[in-house]
Amino acid sequence: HGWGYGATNGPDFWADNFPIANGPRQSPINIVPKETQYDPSLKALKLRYDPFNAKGILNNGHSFQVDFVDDTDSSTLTGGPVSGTYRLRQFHFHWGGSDDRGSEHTVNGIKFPCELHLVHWNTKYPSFGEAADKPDGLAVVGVFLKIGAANPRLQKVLDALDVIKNKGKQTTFANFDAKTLLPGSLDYWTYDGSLTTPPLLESVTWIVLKEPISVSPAQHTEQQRKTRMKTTTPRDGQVPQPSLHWRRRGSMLHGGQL
Ligand SMILES: NS(=O)(=O)c1nccs1
Ligand SMILES: [Zn+2]
Repeated sequence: HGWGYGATNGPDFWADNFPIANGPRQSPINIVPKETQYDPSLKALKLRYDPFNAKGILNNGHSFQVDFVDDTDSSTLTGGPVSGTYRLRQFHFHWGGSDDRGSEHTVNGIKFPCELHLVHWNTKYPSFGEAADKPDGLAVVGVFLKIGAANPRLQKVLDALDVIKNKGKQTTFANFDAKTLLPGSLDYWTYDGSLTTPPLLESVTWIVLKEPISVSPAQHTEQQRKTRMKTTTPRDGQVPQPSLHWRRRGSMLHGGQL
């Protein structure tokens, strides 16, 4: 039986088949804003997404993901902590079983009910598959979801879940603008980490946005009812991660508090 989130195949067992789980740059981590360093050399994050690239939505058994056509540079991530151009490949969510947990990264030990990951690959490599195991191969934008007002842009994704209830199911998901899932501010923390699910490759430049987006309790319940998603929070005994940097768009604050 493959990896999962159960009592016998969960994150504590992943190292058996994926020894990199005990590697030096494993994700997720706990973000402690007071310990992050401001890095004035960091640029503003630039995300340009073309709704036309949205292809389908798939239940892969661990999450549901929206896949994008990535054969051109029409949906890209540039700027921020990366050099070069990264193409949007897919986005997916990590939900918890209740409102008090679900996100993978935590802030001051706080878990959010959900975390959105937008996965991009470095076009210096010929494909996602080639980029996935390179130290600068991937860039994932993490967005926390907090319980609050209903999020109409999220609703389109939740409505699609009806037809992909079981693992392996997929359906077309066209003309979706991923930009509508982003918060107003693109201020971010960044660090070098890994995929948070097997194969846990240490190829991800993490870009975690500071501002969460909202999801209503009803929307969270609706998602729960339609899918049973599990998540990973920072694994105990994880090696301390490098310090984080953050950038305030526009005004160059030096040493300013958050
Ligand atoms: N959760 S994640 O974005 O780090 C990821 N894991 C596997 C493919 S993408
Ligand atoms: Zn993820």
